Amino acid sequence: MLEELKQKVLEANLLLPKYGLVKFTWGNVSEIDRESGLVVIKPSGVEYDGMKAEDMVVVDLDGNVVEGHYKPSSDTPTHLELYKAFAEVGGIVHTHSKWAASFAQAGKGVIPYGTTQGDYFYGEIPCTRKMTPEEIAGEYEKETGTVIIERFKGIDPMSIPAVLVHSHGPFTWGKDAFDAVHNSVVLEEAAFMNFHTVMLNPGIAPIQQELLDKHYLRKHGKNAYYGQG
Ligand SMILES: O=C(CO)[C@@H](O)[C@H](O)COP(=O)(O)O
Repeated sequence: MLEELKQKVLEANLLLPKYGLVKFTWGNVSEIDRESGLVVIKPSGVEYDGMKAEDMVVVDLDGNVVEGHYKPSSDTPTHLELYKAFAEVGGIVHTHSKWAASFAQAGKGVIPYGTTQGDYFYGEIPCTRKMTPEEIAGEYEKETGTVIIERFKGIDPMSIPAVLVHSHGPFTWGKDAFDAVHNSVVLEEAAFMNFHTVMLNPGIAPIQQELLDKHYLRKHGKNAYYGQG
């Protein structure tokens, strides 16, 4: 079981450079096996070129390395906080993809102006608050998870499977690693299109609720609840 999951997580990680979401060793993808509570994640600082399934690192939800000859991604504590808080999430991605990271650096959420975003995200993709100096000085990566979870109070994480961490970059998630990568690609496209939409029409209003409902319902077979963050 773990060998298959390592292969799957390797393939999902290799999609990040394929879709232009990362440079060098930036970014990371993980997936959880909910039965065992074990998480398979990309090794830290390892080039995507030449990365192998046996290079993936297996950790438990306390962050203990169970298998692996490399250190787990430096963002592992963030992934683990999200797996513990969001029970339906099966896979998580972190990148520094340029358009989504620009919104994160600007402290801006990605407002839905069109159906491309509406198909995948039921509303604005939120940006977290800035982290406090104490959070930064403390268990930084764990606290990054904390501010994401705080931002999603009242929001169903599976209806908006993405977040922009202020001054840092995007995290996305989904039912598994491939679904999370798919959402990372759509987030980057949405950020690019939203920037240019506002440039073309500065006063534009967000997508009509009826159109958002129609597109989200058509793709997901159910409407999502988008509460107040
Ligand atoms: O957020 C960051 C760095 O700011 C990470 O995405 C790193 O770029 C990748 O770290 P590893 O997964 O290689 O430890």
